[in-house]
Amino acid sequence: MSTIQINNETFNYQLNGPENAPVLFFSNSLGTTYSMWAKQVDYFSKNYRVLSYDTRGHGESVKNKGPYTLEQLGNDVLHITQALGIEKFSFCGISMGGLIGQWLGIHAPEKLDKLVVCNTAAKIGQEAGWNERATLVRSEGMNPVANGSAGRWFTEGFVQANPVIVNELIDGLRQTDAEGYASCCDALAKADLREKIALIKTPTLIVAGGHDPVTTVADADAMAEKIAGSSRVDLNASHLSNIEASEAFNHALEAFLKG
Ligand SMILES: O=C(O)CC1=CCC(=O)O1
Repeated sequence: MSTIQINNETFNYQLNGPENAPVLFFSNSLGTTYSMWAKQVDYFSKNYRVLSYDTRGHGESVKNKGPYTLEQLGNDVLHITQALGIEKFSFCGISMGGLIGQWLGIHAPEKLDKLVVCNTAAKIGQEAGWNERATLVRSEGMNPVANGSAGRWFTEGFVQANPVIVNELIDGLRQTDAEGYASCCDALAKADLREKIALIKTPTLIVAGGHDPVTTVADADAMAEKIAGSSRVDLNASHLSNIEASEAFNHALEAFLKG
């Protein structure tokens, strides 16, 4: 891992793959880190310069007191790429990362080759729910949220069959900085791109999990309706589809990036 300082704030990132290959940027979901992309980094770093990072408030990146905004999280991506001398890149984000991707598609299309938004929505959940969750973790820490997360992230079958993978992610969530996590909940509470995503003209792939209870197939349908020419794939997975259905995820992403 490496770190980069941007306006006196630290961001943790990892670059893998051939230096001159096209850049593929991965953005994590709420309560995870860059490491959630391990299967994608392995697969894509043969042919792409793969960049993954810890979103503000997560992992080893800056955890300043919030609230954060979606605009701030989107600008973090632009600042990181600028600081690393990357002019253009393809962006793949999941859940909160997918909202960041939609923001980039609206506000910085000139930076994007292709856009992949996974297990996400133009508005995720409800403002009151995010405010409640932010208040909960600020007062009680991460345990109450961590206790219910396996069932939001994975199907029951995957949880039973893959205890090591699931426990590692849930342990990581327990160790997430509560203020950083809550500040991202603040950003999610206010983020609503429903009126703007029709502005996205970048070639876009929308990935949904057929069993995702958080960002549903109907959310993906609503994005697909608004983003002209977007491609669409539904995977046999719940919310963290890049982990639960990693092979199908990688094949779908590869076909889209090559096409
Ligand atoms: O609630 C969760 O943990 C799932 C989730 C919602 C937004 C995000 O990034 O993850």
